[in-house]
Amino acid sequence: MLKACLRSFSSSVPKLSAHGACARKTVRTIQNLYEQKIPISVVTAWDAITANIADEAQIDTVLVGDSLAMVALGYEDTNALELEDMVHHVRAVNRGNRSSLLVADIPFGSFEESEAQAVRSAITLVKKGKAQAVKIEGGVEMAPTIKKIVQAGVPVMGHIGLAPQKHNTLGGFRLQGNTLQSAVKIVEDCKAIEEAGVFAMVIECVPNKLAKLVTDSVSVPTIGIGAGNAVSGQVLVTADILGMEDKKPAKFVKQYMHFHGQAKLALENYNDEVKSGAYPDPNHHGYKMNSEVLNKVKEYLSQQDITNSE
Ligand SMILES: Nc1nc(=O)c2c([nH]1)NC[C@@H]1CN(c3ccc(C(=O)N[C@@H](CCC(=O)O)C(=O)O)cc3)CN21
Ligand SMILES: CC(C)C(=O)C(=O)O
Ligand SMILES: [Mg+2]
Repeated sequence: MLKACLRSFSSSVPKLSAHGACARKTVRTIQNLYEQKIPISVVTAWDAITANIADEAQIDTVLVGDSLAMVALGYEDTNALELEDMVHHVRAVNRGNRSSLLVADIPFGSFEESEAQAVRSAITLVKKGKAQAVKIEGGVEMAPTIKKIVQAGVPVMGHIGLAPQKHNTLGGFRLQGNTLQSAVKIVEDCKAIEEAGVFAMVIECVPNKLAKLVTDSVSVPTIGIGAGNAVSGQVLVTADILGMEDKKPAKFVKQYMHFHGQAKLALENYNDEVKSGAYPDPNHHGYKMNSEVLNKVKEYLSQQDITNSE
């Protein structure tokens, strides 16, 4: 951990706290990276084991994304996820990661009714989940809500372009901003949420040049996913980076490994060895018993009536 802290000290990010551990990154760290024009790395994680890998890899921000509904929980979209589900997962991520800024998606249905509902949900994610910030999908229409959450003391990351929670309205998970009208709307959305006080914004599935236009016209970091590299940072779902799903990924996904295929081979191998008795082999038998104790146990049992005959 210490070594990891020092290794990236040149980027002036991780600091050592009084007890020697890496201090957790904050929204200020993200602001500093942006000012220094250092690209910001964000991954989505939903559990302690994945969050810990992100920690050791020195990822700047871990987003507990509602994509967990589609990938980890097997739903068709992100809309079934409840606020309590999100709290549960943020807590797990928190336990597995000590260094990244932790941001939680506000689930569909827990913020749209009123500003009060949205503030309450954001505060729940901070209070019960220990999230440091929340992410909320929406543009102009969400700006007053975002303002309220920020005023309540919860930093907000915006989310513009493809808003997966609105896939029923959009007609699928599709590229956004490729017409005059929708491109202008996206720029207006970005300006509105910037004005409302977001500390950063995700820009999803828009043409590279539109993402650049937005990035050049706002003064907070833009975190792209399917938005090219003229943005301030990138976000991907860790399961996509690792190739955990056995399906064709979205165009913007780079699979840095093919976990699914390798994991399948490993389990097939295990299955075969259990069936054949090859596992456990002598190297994995483990626990030996003291022969004197064993003999005493046998002797004891032979003297007892161990049938259930009361
Ligand atoms: N595993 C996973 N990764 C994600 O990035 C992700 C999720 N799940 N779930 C929530 C949202 C949904 N997202 C998605 C889902 C599908 C496409 C997709 O299939 N896009 C098409 C583009 C189609 C077009 O050209 O309009 C593609 O082929 O890339 C994109 C983003 C991004 N998020
Ligand atoms: C893909 C990212 C931006 C997200 O919102 C999620 O993982 O839910
Ligand atoms: Mg999401």
